[in-house]
Amino acid sequence: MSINLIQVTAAQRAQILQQMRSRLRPGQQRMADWQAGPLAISAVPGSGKSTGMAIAVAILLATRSLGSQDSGIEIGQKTENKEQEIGLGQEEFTPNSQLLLVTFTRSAVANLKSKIREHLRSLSIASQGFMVYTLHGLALNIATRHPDLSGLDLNRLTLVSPNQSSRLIRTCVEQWVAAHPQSYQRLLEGRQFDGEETERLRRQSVLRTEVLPDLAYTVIHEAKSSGLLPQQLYELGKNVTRHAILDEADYDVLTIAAGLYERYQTLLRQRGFLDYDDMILAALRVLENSSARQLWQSQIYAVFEDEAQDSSPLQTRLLEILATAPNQADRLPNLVRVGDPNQAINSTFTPADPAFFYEFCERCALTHRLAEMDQAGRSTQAIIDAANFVLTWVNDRYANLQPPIPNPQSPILPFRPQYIHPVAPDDPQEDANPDPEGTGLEIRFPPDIYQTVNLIGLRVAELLTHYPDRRAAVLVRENRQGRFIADLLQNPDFYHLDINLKQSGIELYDVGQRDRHSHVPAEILTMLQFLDRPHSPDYLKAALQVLVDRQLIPTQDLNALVSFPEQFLYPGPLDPPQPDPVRRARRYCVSLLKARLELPHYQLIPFLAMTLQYEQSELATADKLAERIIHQTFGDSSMATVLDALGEIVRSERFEAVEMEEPESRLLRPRQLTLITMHKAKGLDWDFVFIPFLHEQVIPGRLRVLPQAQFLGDFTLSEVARAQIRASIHGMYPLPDLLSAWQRAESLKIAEEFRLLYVAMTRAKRLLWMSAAHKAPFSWSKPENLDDRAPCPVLPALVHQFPQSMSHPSKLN
Ligand SMILES: Nc1ncnc2c1ncn2[C@@H]1O[C@H](COP(=O)(O)OP(=O)(O)OP(=O)(O)O)[C@@H](O)[C@H]1O
Repeated sequence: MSINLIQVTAAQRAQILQQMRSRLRPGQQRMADWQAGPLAISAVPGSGKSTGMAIAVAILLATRSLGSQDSGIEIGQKTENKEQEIGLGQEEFTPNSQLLLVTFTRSAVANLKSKIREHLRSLSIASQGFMVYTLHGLALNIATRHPDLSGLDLNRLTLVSPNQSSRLIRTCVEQWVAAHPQSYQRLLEGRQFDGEETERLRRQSVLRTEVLPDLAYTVIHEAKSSGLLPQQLYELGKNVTRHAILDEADYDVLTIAAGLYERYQTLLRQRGFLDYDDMILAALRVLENSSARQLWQSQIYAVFEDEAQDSSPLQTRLLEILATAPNQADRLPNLVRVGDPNQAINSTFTPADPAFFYEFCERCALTHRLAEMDQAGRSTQAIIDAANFVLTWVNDRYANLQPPIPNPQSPILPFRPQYIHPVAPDDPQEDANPDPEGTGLEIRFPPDIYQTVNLIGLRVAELLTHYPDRRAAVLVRENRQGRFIADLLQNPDFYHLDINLKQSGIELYDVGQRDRHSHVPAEILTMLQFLDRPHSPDYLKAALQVLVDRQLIPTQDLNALVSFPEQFLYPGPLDPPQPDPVRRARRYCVSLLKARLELPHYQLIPFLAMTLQYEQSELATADKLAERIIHQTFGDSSMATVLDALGEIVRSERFEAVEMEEPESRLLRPRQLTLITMHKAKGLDWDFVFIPFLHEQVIPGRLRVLPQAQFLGDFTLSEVARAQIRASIHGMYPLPDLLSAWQRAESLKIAEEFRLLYVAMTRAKRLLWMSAAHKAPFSWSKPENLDDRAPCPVLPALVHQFPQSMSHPSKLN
């Protein structure tokens, strides 16, 4: 593809480059001035990480391709460190070597690429000399270019990403149970077991369908992405301290976990599967070979990583190797890592522990190779003050709650003490640190969650009517809250709201609703598996779970129902009468089974879609799925073939919902109220941000042990194993005993919930509205069951610090 470059003279180019550099904020300039060696950039929200990286990379590429004299930029003019002493000088880079940029998501890759290209075009420089990848994309590229070394041949292997309920994990659990009867028996007996048969069956169901799949899933991911093999996990198990009091309930969690992991690896090999962690491992295998390693290292002269707080140890190792010059293993890598440890919000469900980036920052700080990007132009001062206050308050309050951590390098605070500052008055960002709307921070304590939605509706209507070009969003902790808000706002008369957004010309966009469509194939598969084998406790339970999740039957202990499927589905006259929730569940199941006998196969999917009460676009997705299945099973539409075809679709995730993923702009439309989870909102911003339902029970909340699993003890095996593995990575030997590990897991969860709140708060530009209702539900699957709920403890502290946040602004006109 030929690109028309604007013709500019050398002098003009030098001037543009100088202008570009002068537009950068101090931390961003450090990135642009980088020459060699490691550099950590710890940035605050909205400080311009991606923007800065794109400009810095363009400057760097221009300087490299033109030579520093022609570019008019004196390389490294303001750096405090002495790159030449420890790293490579420019002259040592091979002419074809590239700058490798790595970021977290595919959309971030596309954004970064297009921004860099745009800057290079303005300099009349060809778009070359750099490549942008996601970490997995990069690993795949390396591994598939050397199939002989990586053992990865995509013609033979299928890439899978199994979750807790996938067949692979289930099979691995079943095999482990069969091979380890004694360990399994010990788990089964747990605490207080009198050998009663019904209780034994119930515990079996919980262990086989919940506890062990959860343990397998967590540990496999955690261990693999930390570079641990099953054998090493067995060894770690020997280093765990035993708890002084627990006695019989002190299970050898890591040993059980290692057994599961070992089975899983064997199953993968036997079936020709590989998972995402294997891709990174395969790339590392390639780089163990010295000629392959040198080939890659000579092609890459530096690595820039964005969102570095989200990387796992293995991913970091991959980047470090690539960033090292060939045959120069003793030199420090040319690695620039940009991230915000305070926005690490994946560490409790992925192996990304912010401690690793935090430690990288601290190491770099020792040699003056840490730069802070602490100026941000996004928010008004009142919002910056509130976010900074939360950071300090949480660090003060929770510092002492952390269990002792012997390794001084491990972070002991939920937040890195780094404050957001407004940008300088001459900052080039348009409308930087805008004026607040009203006081900029509004905190409310409505009587209940219905009143909360009413208040949000009124304020949104007022604001978006007055400022039709501005943007607003409600950030929720979970999708069910979004569904609740959408339901009320879409039916204002029914719920007696004082506002009708539609009539005010404001559109509602519930992001969670769109995401739910990707569950359609998996839900249909679950229901069909049940129809195929209704007496399988696993299939029955999975189907019941779908019905509970979709709120079609009451929440109840499903393990009790599935222990005796026949008795549950077709109770005899001598069986004890079923309580109402059980009866309702049974009626649903029996009517589904009846339909199975009466309907031809090809009508089952649309029928199930109706039964699950899918809404319009979910129905369209189900129809598309049914068509695909008919097409794929043409000539043999037996139930077994249908299940195979559907299983393949679900496993490979090769089925998009009818509505394609939309660009970011869809979430940011003016005159629209976007309902989105706090997690999904990361990286985005809106003028007016509403964060309701901030209750202590959720933020910070507690790690929960589900009632059905409490027979094992007051902890979950998966969290204990995760904490012990992490402790090993941080060199904390002997590894913490079961209860200390559980406590560490709890600390991780508390810290992460507060960081999530911080991410949510820092999405707001002009108004941040937060609330906790006096009455709220325990579970959002039953929002109508209201109880007294305490607010998130930081809310009263915020009110105390910023009393004006409680005042009601005068009406807009
Ligand atoms: N040097 C700069 N000059 C002008 N505008 C800038 C500059 N740096 C950043 N910005 C602007 O600041 C805003 C935030 O930038 P960006 O999205 O890159 O921040 P971020 O650090 O990635 O945010 P977050 O941490 O919240 O994900 C953008 O609107 C961007 O255009």
